[in-house]
Amino acid sequence: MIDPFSLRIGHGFDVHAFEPGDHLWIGGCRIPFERGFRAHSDGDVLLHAICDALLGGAGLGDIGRHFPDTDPTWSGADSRDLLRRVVVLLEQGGWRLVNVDATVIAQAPKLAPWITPMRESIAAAGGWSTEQVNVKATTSEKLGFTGRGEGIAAEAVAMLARTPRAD
Ligand SMILES: Nc1ccn([C@@H]2O[C@H](COP(=O)(O)O)[C@@H](O)[C@H]2O)c(=O)n1
Ligand SMILES: C[C@@]1(CO)OP(=O)(O)OP(=O)(O)OC[C@H]1O
Repeated sequence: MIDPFSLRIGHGFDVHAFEPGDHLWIGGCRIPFERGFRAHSDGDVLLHAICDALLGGAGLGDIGRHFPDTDPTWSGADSRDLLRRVVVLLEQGGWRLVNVDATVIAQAPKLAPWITPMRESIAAAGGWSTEQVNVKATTSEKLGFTGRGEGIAAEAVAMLARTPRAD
């Protein structure tokens, strides 16, 4: 029987606007593109949504609380490193990932060729198997800020499990 107190879900959402540049970091992959992300870190919108889903599930707040965008430590940060740090926080609370499912909302670039590399990169950074990580992409049918090509959004949900304490 599933103990409801040993399972939690978390949700994450993030947006980054474009600025001049020649690549995007999404899901731990460097994707050549005609724009870059405006951000304090590398702007990896998908990893940020996943970090927030993990932190949310564990009741640990959000990414900005742990890695403030006012702190120069995180300037240009590799978001795979932020994810590793989030996983350590989860482990300290006894939480481990069951699975994460995420959606990137982008009119462009075409992300289908990057889905498998993103799953592999996210899984490697989190210390998970690729099967625990699902990534999807959708356009917003040219509607809204993503549809106008002003930026990219990502959403993620994560399920966490806590092993019962021995004592
Ligand atoms: N940036 C994107 C957006 C979508 N895809 C793939 O295209 C499929 C259809 O997208 P719709 O927005 O028309 O539903 C979607 O299911 C993705 O497989 C993509 O590769 N990159
Ligand atoms: C990742 C952090 C790191 O300072 O900054 P940004 O790259 O600006 O990303 P955002 O999702 O806007 O805020 C979260 C911050 O923790």
